Amino acid sequence: MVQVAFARRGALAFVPTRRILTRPFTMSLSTAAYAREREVATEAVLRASKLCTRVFQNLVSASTIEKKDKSPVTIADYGAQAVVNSILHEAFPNDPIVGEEDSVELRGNAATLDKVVELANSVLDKSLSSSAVLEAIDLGTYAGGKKGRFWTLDPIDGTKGFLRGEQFAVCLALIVDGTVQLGVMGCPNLPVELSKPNGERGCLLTAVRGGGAYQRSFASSSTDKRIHVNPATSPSETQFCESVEAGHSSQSDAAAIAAHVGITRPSVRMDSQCKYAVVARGDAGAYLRLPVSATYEEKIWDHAGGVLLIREAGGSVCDARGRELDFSQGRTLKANKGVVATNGVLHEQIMRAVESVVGAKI
Ligand SMILES: Nc1ncnc2c1ncn2[C@@H]1O[C@H](COP(=O)(O)O)[C@@H](O)[C@H]1OP(=O)(O)O
Ligand SMILES: [Mg+2]
Ligand SMILES: [Mg+2]
Ligand SMILES: [Mg+2]
Repeated sequence: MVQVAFARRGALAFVPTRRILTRPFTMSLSTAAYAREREVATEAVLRASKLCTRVFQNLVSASTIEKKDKSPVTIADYGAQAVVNSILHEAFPNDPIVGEEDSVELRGNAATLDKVVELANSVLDKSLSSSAVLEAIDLGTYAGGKKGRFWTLDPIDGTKGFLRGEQFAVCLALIVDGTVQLGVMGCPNLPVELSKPNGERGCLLTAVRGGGAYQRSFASSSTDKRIHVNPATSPSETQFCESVEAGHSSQSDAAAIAAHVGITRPSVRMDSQCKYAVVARGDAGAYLRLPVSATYEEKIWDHAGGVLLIREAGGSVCDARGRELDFSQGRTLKANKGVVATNGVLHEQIMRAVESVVGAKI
C-alpha cells in the first residue's frame, strides 16, 4: 500500500523525500488499487481481442448484419460482448454492466447465433450454451448513473475500422460513483510504435486512477511500460488526431482549429478509442471530437477508458465547451458536447481556438 500512496496527491507530504526520489511513482500490481479488477479486465479484453482478430481473419466478409440503426455489427461485436460480460460476471457477480450491444437482433437469427456461440467458446475456458451467450450479452443493459459501481463496455469500438481492417478497440472501464477508476483497452491492429507501421501490432493499454497509464504489446512476454503524453510546448511541434468518419467529428472545424493554433502537419485519422491511446503515448498532441449533429449524445463506453488513459498519461480532457466529461448521466454523456483531449500543456491554447471556431454553434 505504501507504494500506491506515492501516486496519490496528499499522501506525498508524509513520505520521506529520499524514498520519493528512489522509487518515484511506482506501483506494485499486487497491492495497487483495483488490482483484481485490472487483472480480470485485462484477461477479458485480451480474450475478446483474440476473438475479434479471429473473426476478421476468417469470417468478416460473410458475417456482417445490420442493426436497426444501420450501423454495422458483426458476430465479433456480439461474441466479444458475451466473452467480456461472462468473465466479468463470474468474477464480480454483483457488478452491473453498461454495454453497447444487446441480443435483440441475434435472437431472430439462429445461424448467426450459432457462430457467435462457437466463437465465444473458442476463447473461453468453458462452454456456454446459446441461451447462456444471449444472457451474457444482455448483462450489458444497465442504465448507468450517479451512484455505485458499474462497468462500461464497447466490445468493438470502431466497427467501421474493424471492417476495413484498420483500427478498432475492445474498450472496458470501471466507473464508481460517476468517476472512472480503471480503463483497459485492447487495440489488436495498433502498431506498438506508430512510426513503425510494418512493425509489431497489438497493444494493451491500461490506466488506474492515480496509478498511471501503461502500454504493453500483445506478445505474451511483454511487460507494462509507463506511457506519457507528448511534451510539445508549441502546437507546431505536433499534430491532431481525429476520426476517419467525417460524420462522427467535424474535420473542417478541426482543420480550422489547427490553422488557428499554427499546426501544419496533417491530422492522424483513425477509428475508435485508439485515438486516445496515441495521444496518451505521445504520438499526437490532441484528439478532437467536434460535434456534427445537434442531437447526437456521445456514449459513455466510447470514452470512459480513453479519458482515464489521457489523464494518467499527464494530459487533459474536457468537452468542446470546456466542461468536465460527466460519466454519471446514464448511458450517454448527455451533459457534454464533443471531446477535446490534449497533452495538457497545450490544453488552454487549443481550447481557446476550439471556442473561437465552434463556440457559437454548439
Ligand atoms: N453522429 C455521430 N457522432 C459521433 N459519434 C458517432 C456518431 N454516430 C456513431 N458514432 C460513434 O462513433 C464511434 C466511432 O468513432 P470513430 O469514428 O471515432 O471511430 C462509434 O462508437 C460510433 O457509435 P456506434 O458504435 O454506435 O456506431
Ligand atoms: Mg456500434
Ligand atoms: Mg464505439
Ligand atoms: Mg461498438
